[in-house]
Amino acid sequence: MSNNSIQAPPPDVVRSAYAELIVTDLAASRRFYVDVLGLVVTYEDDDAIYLRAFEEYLHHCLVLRRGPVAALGRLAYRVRSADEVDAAEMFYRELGVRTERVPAGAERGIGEAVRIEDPLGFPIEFFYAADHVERFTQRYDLHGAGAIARLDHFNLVVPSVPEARKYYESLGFKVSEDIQDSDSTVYAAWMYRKSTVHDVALTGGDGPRLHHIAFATQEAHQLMHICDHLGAVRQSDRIERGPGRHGVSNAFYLYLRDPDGHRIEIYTHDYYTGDPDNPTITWDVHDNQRRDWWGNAVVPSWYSEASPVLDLDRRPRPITERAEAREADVTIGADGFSYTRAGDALAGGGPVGFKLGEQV
Ligand SMILES: O=S(=O)(O)c1ccc(O)c(O)c1
Ligand SMILES: [Fe+2]
Repeated sequence: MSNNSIQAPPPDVVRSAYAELIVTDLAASRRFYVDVLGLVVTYEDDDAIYLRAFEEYLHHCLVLRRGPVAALGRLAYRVRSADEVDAAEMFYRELGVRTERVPAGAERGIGEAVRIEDPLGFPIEFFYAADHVERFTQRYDLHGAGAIARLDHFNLVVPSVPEARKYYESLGFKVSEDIQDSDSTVYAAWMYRKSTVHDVALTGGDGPRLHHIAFATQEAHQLMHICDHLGAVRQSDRIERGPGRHGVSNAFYLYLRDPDGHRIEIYTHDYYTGDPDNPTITWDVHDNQRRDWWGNAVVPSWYSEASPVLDLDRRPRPITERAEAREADVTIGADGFSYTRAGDALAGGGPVGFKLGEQV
């Protein structure tokens, strides 16, 4: 018997476009995102601040909204046309997840949109129309030494990376890199729609939680300036991990924690992934150069801490524990635990194994 139920096509996602973070102290957040990171204020009032980076011309890439509990309010993907907003509504109604159509202006600066609680438990919006504002790409008179160019990606903590990968592949995302072990347990994956390493990254852990929001800069020295600026205002403790060079993505990176503990990554450009046969890179979870190319340890908080996410009624989502092995355990806590090279004195001259971090 033919199956007459034709699966509606997925929306044509262009890129990760904006995030809404709920913050408990708007003034403290403004001091971090505007005074230190230098993001441009498109609009602000007593309840929210709308921010954009220097290469962006849409109304905002980040909304900071005052609220009682620090959490992720929403992640938004831009789709290729107004028709794709309709496609999103059809696709998710057919999928049977909670779907809401909102009018233009439901979010300041954003046109008509569809909001969902996606199959992974995240609050997601698909939009096309948005207000255009001045693009400051070459307003070097306004750029600080730590100028941020644009929003680059979202990193999501999910209990099962393969399940989340399958869902994002159903939206047409492709995998650029992932981290596995010899039993094929998948610890993380990076997936893209725009021609860079990722728009969304999936980190295996208790979820749904937001691991981080990442912004791109043009140059590594801009990350260094942000570190120096934090030192100058005696807030160097906002630096959680890095600066360093990623193995995965090859980007130069810096992780910061904002006044509410939300994790923000600042990340230089990675590499082009736009050809249809772009090969996937798979890293061994025991390769200590996978997350930091020079093998610097990954601090335990980077593996364990993340922001809760809200549902469409602004209630915190319940967390599901990861059932599979956890990367922090498998690499015996922080990194620095690596393969020895065959014949290494550390390996007693024997075959490739991996040394324990406490061994010199
Ligand atoms: O730490 S990893 O090299 O795996 C990494 C690569 C790219 C990212 O955006 C990230 O957050 C983390
Ligand atoms: Fe990242």
